[in-house]
Amino acid sequence: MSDLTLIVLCAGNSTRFQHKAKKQWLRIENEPLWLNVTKRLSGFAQFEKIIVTAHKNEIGYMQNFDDDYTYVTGGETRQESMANSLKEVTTKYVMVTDVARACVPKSVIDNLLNEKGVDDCIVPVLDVSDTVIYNENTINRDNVKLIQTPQLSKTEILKKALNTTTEFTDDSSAINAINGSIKYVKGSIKSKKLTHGDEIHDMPSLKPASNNFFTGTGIDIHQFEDGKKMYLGGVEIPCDYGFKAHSDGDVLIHSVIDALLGAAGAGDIGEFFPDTDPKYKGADSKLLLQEIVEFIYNVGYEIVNIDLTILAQQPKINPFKKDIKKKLSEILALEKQFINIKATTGEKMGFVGRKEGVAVQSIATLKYYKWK
Ligand SMILES: Nc1ccn([C@@H]2O[C@H](COP(=O)(O)OP(=O)(O)OP(=O)(O)O)[C@@H](O)[C@H]2O)c(=O)n1
Ligand SMILES: C[C@](O)(CO)[C@H](O)COP(=O)(O)O
Repeated sequence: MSDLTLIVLCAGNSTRFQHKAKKQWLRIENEPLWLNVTKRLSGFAQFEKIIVTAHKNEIGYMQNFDDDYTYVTGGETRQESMANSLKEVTTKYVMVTDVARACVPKSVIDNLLNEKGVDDCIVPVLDVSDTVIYNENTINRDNVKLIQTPQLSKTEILKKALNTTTEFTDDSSAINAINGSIKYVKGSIKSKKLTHGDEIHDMPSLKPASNNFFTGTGIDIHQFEDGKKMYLGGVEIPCDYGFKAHSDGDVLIHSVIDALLGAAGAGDIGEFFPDTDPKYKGADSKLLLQEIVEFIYNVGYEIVNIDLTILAQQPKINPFKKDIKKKLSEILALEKQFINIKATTGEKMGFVGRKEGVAVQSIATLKYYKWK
């Protein structure tokens, strides 16, 4: 039984990182960075509970990776994410780290744990060896400290300190503001925070993403409905019937979405856009695909190719293939040469052959985003 909980904050947007993938989702061989960081830290101390704070769009996906952690939905800011996570903490002490500090060494954790008990917050810091200018004046650099994470706090004090509308950039500043006691210990240059894209190269111990490929299939079927507009692959097909559906019924896009989600191991379209949700009534499927493509890139993948087969006795598909490919190429951010569209009839057999509806089968291949 331990009196310590670990919180790994992973709910950020990586706005300043400016890579195709969010930093928490870069693959270290086959492991997302957030999992790699969490596993490493969990081996450095005895934790009663490990909380992983996830972005609201990613929590469901994160939960697929490891059952041992408690996943909490983060907020709009680091502090909101902290507040949400602290609600799950029942131990006397809590250690909080940014996933962005990807290579924290064990020595830093030991330095924190060696001081546990007296002060309200224990903080790893670095001294500054460069000259420091503040408002154009050179100041005494001995008075300047660079604050890092993980930080070790008394849970109740941290909860109290963060019960405010004032935004703090770290836990120690919040505790300092309520006159809590702070103990500074030796941090490490290895604990550098990954903020801007090029800083990833300052972390040579992180292994590159594996060269694996991932495939997923998708199938969708929709029945015809008279008097509706028909959309296939985001293109309006001139027809006096469309598809019966909760959304705009773009059976092709739905099939591609499932193939992409399948390749990423991220479930299916219904988990992202439930057909019971009024929000998606009549939804433009192009926007749904856009959202999925953004998700696929955010969580560390690149699209290699897609191939799809439209099973339709009617309407004739060939005249629209070119437009559909162009539209898909735009939405997927994928060159046309990597998109293939095939069409076949049902030879007048089955529901396709009887002209009751259309089916589309897709296959998508993904690879990890190469950040190194
Ligand atoms: N709403 C937020 C914002 C940030 N964080 C986490 O707080 C840490 C420090 O944030 P930062 O390094 O700035 O990451 P991002 O917020 O993702 O980056 P940016 O500010 O560039 O968008 C990160 O581990 C980040 O995941 C969080 O959990 N919830
Ligand atoms: C918490 C922190 O890492 C301590 O140095 C830092 O303040 C986080 O800043 P960010 O702007 O949220 O990345």
